[in-house]
Amino acid sequence: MTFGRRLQAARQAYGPLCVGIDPHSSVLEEWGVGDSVEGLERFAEVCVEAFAGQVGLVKPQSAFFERFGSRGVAVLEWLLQEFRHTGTLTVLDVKRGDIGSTAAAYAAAYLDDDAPMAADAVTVSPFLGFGSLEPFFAEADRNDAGVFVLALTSNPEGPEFQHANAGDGRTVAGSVLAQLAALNASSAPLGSFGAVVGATIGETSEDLAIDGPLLVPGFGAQGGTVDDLRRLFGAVWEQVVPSSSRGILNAGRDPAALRASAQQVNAQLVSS
Ligand SMILES: O=C(O)c1cc(=O)[nH]c(=O)n1[C@@H]1O[C@H](COP(=O)(O)O)[C@@H](O)[C@H]1O
Repeated sequence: MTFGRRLQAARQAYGPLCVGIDPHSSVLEEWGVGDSVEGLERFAEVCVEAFAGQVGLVKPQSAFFERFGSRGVAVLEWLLQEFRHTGTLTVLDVKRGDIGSTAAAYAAAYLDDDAPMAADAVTVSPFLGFGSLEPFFAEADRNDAGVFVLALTSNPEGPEFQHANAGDGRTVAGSVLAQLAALNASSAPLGSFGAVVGATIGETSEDLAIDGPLLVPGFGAQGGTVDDLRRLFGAVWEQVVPSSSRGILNAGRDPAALRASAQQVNAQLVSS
């Protein structure tokens, strides 16, 4: 089954929330597991216990694992494998992008079903041109995986590039969104190629109806609220996957408390 359909099913079963798995040093310290590889291992075990088969998606951020070197990457691999076939989809947040031949190697590393670090979807950056992402889309197609392309990011520096004129009457973000919509055109009810749009962008005149999922970080710790989500994404609500990392992980190391925190946010999102 395609990633778009699997995402739609997971969203319906568990709610729209994606839990960001970001082992910041401050989170590891607050959890009392220590900012070390051993602490990272314990953190990962708790996250699997708390969220596998309990939320629709999780989004591990690679940098927080990579900072421990190969042993940290091994923990990330373990975590991704543990979530497989639990009903919870994984979005590996690595924001990759490179010339085509290298992009193909990145795509194989994260989206080939047999790769040690295989995830259900990956985040990519379109800075080398939207066309340079083609190997990611092709690999995703071969493996029923998904790709999320940065479009309107949650950080304040984003508009400098993303609002710039792309030369065809559209902004850079608008061009990314339009090209995603074209890729998803024959994939009803939901395509597998999504956009990243921050909850903190304030307002936008861009067309967010890309027939694919919208991954929405900036919700929670960065200030984005449920009201912001409804205002920005009301028309495309069924495609929205709000993502919160610290906002959920701040519940601490008790798996039941973490799960309850995610369920509470899901309930707010569904009833809003
Ligand atoms: O692609 C992302 O996930 C992402 C895009 C974006 O525009 N803004 C953004 O914050 N993120 C990621 O989303 C997470 C946000 O974490 P919290 O602010 O703790 O919820 C981090 O892993 C960021 O790297």
